[in-house]
Amino acid sequence: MQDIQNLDDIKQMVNSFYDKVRQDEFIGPIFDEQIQDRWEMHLEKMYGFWQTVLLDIHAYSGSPFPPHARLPIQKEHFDRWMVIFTQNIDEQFAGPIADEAKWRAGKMAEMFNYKIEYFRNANQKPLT
Ligand code: HEM
Repeated sequence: MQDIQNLDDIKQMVNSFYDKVRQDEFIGPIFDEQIQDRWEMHLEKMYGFWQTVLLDIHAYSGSPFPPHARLPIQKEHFDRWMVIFTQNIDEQFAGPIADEAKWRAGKMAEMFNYKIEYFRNANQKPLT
């Protein structure tokens, strides 16, 4: 099995991942609800994001966290996201870059979840 090597591989990884995500009854509806008819734009953005992370080509310059801050998601959703992401890579790619993709995704899922929990708890505190 080959490693992730170029933009075509990134597109293959991203497209197949979001195909599976959209079919998943637990997290699929959360994406569709938010993205609606902007899927093409989302996929383009994600090609750029993963190119930047994995191939060192600066094709993304956004802030990954803010769009997630108000989504109705918690640890169980990130866990499902990670299972689909990991399986999807392992089905098609193997090597250091494929490993890096799984590692980075895991770290970001952890950080997103931590921030979401932190803000949720902070907002629940009484003001006094
Ligand atoms: C269950 C977990 C997750 C859900 C439901 C989710 C959902 C979404 C949605 C709906 C958007 C598009 C926002 C919009 O354009 O309206 C988005 C953007 C994005 N997501 Fe996630 N996401 C999840 C986990 C992750 C993880 C673990 C990563 C780490 C790789 C990630 C990386 C990104 C990035 C980079 C963007 C683009 C941000 C930008 O607009 O610049 N997401 N996500």
